[in-house]
Amino acid sequence: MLNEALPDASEIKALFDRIAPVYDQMNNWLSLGQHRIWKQMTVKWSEPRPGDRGLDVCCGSGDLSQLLARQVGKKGQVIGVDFSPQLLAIARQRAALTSPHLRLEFVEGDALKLPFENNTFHCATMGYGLRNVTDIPLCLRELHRVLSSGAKVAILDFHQPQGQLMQTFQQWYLKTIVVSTAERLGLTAEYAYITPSLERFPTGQQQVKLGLKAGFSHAIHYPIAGGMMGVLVLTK
Ligand SMILES: C/C(=C\Cc1cc(O)c2ccccc2c1O)CCC[C@H](C)CCC[C@H](C)CCCC(C)C
Ligand SMILES: C[S@@+](CC[C@H](N)C(=O)[O-])C[C@H]1O[C@@H](n2cnc3c(N)ncnc32)[C@H](O)[C@@H]1O
Repeated sequence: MLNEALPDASEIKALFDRIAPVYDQMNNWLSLGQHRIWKQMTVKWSEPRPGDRGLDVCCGSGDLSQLLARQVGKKGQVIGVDFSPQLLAIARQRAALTSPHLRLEFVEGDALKLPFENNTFHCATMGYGLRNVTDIPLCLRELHRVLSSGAKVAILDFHQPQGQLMQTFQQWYLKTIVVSTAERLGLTAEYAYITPSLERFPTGQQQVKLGLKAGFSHAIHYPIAGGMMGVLVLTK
């Protein structure tokens, strides 16, 4: 059972292994397909160029990895890293079907100890991962370490909207639509975890400060979807 206060890494890994079979479908249904748009915006903000080496951290089923791979093209290369074997298996299956012509690979690894040399990547993305790691400052330092000078990482995640009305809508949607849908799949606790994880997630401006503290030279945060989502863009 998830520890309501602060699930540890093994609990988070187990959670995503459990939801892996329904993860993509649930995201499509529950966001009415909008998550694809949020992810396309995220990739654009990472400023990938043809031939780049790209990294997608906490890649899950590989949505962002695939989008990034299409941007760096056949001369580029993208690596997706995640610690959920079940989601990585889905990422590999999907990539083999939809992007066999692209240099896209998936490795099992920890975002808090990335298995890559310093200054390796020209661009990076991270989608709905920062809120799920157990040490946000360490994760940002790792991202800084593996990026080359001038490279950007775009980090997409849930956010608590500023406005009371949007906050009330988001809380209602998560409780009434998301969790009740998950309930039918026997995944109530897994999806109910989103709300407490959101409540303790730093605000966009707090994330900017954390990014600068991690050593990035520039940091900017873009609220999207009425403030229910947001993208932090950090430049090394
Ligand atoms: C792709 C999305 C969420 C990924 C995701 C992140 C997590 O941390 C999880 C933790 C536990 C279980 C599942 C996840 C998870 O799937 C975003 C879209 C899917 C969301 C579940 C739907 C959230 C919708 C917004 C709150 C409101 C959308 C309004 C609608 C467009 C009218
Ligand atoms: C909500 S999913 C996001 C997946 C994908 N980026 C997307 O946008 O759909 C969060 C992912 O982060 C991974 N994750 C969480 N903590 C991690 C860590 N410390 N190291 C590697 N992966 C981690 C989980 O296994 C899961 O696949």
